Amino acid sequence: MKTFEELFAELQAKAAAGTPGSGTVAALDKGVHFIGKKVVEEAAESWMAAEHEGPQRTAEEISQLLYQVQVLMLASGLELKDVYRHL
Ligand SMILES: N=c1c2ncn([C@@H]3O[C@H](COP(=O)(O)OP(=O)(O)OP(=O)(O)O)[C@@H](O)[C@H]3O)c2ncn1[C@@H]1O[C@H](COP(=O)(O)O)[C@@H](O)[C@H]1O
Repeated sequence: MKTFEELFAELQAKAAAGTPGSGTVAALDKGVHFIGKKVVEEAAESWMAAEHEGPQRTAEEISQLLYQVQVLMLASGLELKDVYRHL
């Protein structure tokens, strides 16, 4: 298990290092358009899980949504504090 902040730090490090075999690095190479579609896909799957599949499946889909949102942040040159400022 890891926190939102711990996951972001892990993804930042992998992006900076260009870690071979990292799905995050591969997604960043594909760019904002590809990553944006993944965000929308996971958002829709979270919604469908909440309506039809129960809390456990909803939690799984939301975890994937949070991951994709973090990848979009990296692709946009954003850090956590840039987003937290608006909360
Ligand atoms: N938390 C996640 C995470 N959540 C979702 N995903 C990816 O997001 C995609 C969407 O998940 P789906 O199950 O919907 O995928 P799918 O539709 O079956 O398959 P795709 O065709 O979309 O790949 C998949 O490619 C998952 O691998 C994640 N990929 C990585 N992480 C974590 O990110 C960290 C870095 O991962 P790497 O960069 O791959 O090393 C690690 O700690 C991982 O646990």
